[in-house]
Amino acid sequence: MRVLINAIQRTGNPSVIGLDPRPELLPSILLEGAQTPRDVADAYFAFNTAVIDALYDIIPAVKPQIAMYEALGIAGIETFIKTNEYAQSRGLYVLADIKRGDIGSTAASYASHLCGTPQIEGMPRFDVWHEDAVTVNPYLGSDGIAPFVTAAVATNKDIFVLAKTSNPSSSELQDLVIDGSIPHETVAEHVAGLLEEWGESTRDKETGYSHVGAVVGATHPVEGTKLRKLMPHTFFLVPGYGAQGGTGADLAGLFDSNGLGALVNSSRGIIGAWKKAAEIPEFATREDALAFVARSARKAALAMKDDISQAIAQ
Ligand SMILES: O=c1ccn([C@@H]2O[C@H](COP(=O)(O)O)[C@@H](O)[C@H]2O)c(=O)[nH]1
Repeated sequence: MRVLINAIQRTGNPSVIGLDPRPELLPSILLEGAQTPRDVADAYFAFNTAVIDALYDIIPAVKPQIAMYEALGIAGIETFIKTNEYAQSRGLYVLADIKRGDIGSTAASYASHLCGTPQIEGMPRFDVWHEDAVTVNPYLGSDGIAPFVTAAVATNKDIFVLAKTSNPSSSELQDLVIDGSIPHETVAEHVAGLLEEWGESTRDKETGYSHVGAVVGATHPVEGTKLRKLMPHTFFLVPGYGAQGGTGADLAGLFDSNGLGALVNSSRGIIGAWKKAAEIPEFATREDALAFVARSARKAALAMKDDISQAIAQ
């Protein structure tokens, strides 16, 4: 996590902005005349670059959610990759929300998100995705995770594994108490133990954090605080702040005693901030619309930064 931690310390801001474009989050002028998935994907790219340009100096990272891009097929995937590349060129850490998980042999192919195209004699590996970290699903157990850990270590990148997700029905599985566990342990708490184990050999001597992070939702602050104690070497990605109802007050227990250890995500709250403006002007041009999106996103991102600082200072 050293690369991420350096970026957080450089900006003094442990937040990540989700690049989750969807038609309803774009000013309609940007989609005027769109006839094909490629037209929509091009509009997404213009939207994303406007947001990145507005924020790159005050945030450490972006989190593009691949679902929004996959919805457009090949053109969407191209925009996803171009967005990642553009964000990296602006100095941002790109945490791609891809939530992969499969049997070991297939997970090895998914791990190409981090380590590049397959190893073929005489051919270099190509970094086709331009990602610094990915999200991973632990449901298949350690053989589904191991290829990602190997790829992360080899490339000095990171993974964030789902532990306690922000959605309301996460309780259906993640809060189940494991029969016979002493003291009583939920599935999420058991995953916490596995994450410490999976990351152990990858810990950074200086920061103490491993290459294996955890996804812990801001919407479950009590459980999140418990998980923080169970995972002292595991950095948290914290979604659920803002649009899902998580607040600054919910974040306090998710950071470590140095005010580090968590990266708080907001997607709709930042890229859709322009829709919440007291007055939305009629946009004469696409450039006007993008400038308004950018100004609103910056204002919202700065407010989020202040809110998190107050939570850490508590
Ligand atoms: O537990 C989880 C894991 C991932 N997410 C993702 O984060 C963003 C949240 O978007 P908002 O607009 O800020 O609600 C989105 O990409 C989710 O897929 C999550 O919310 N919770």
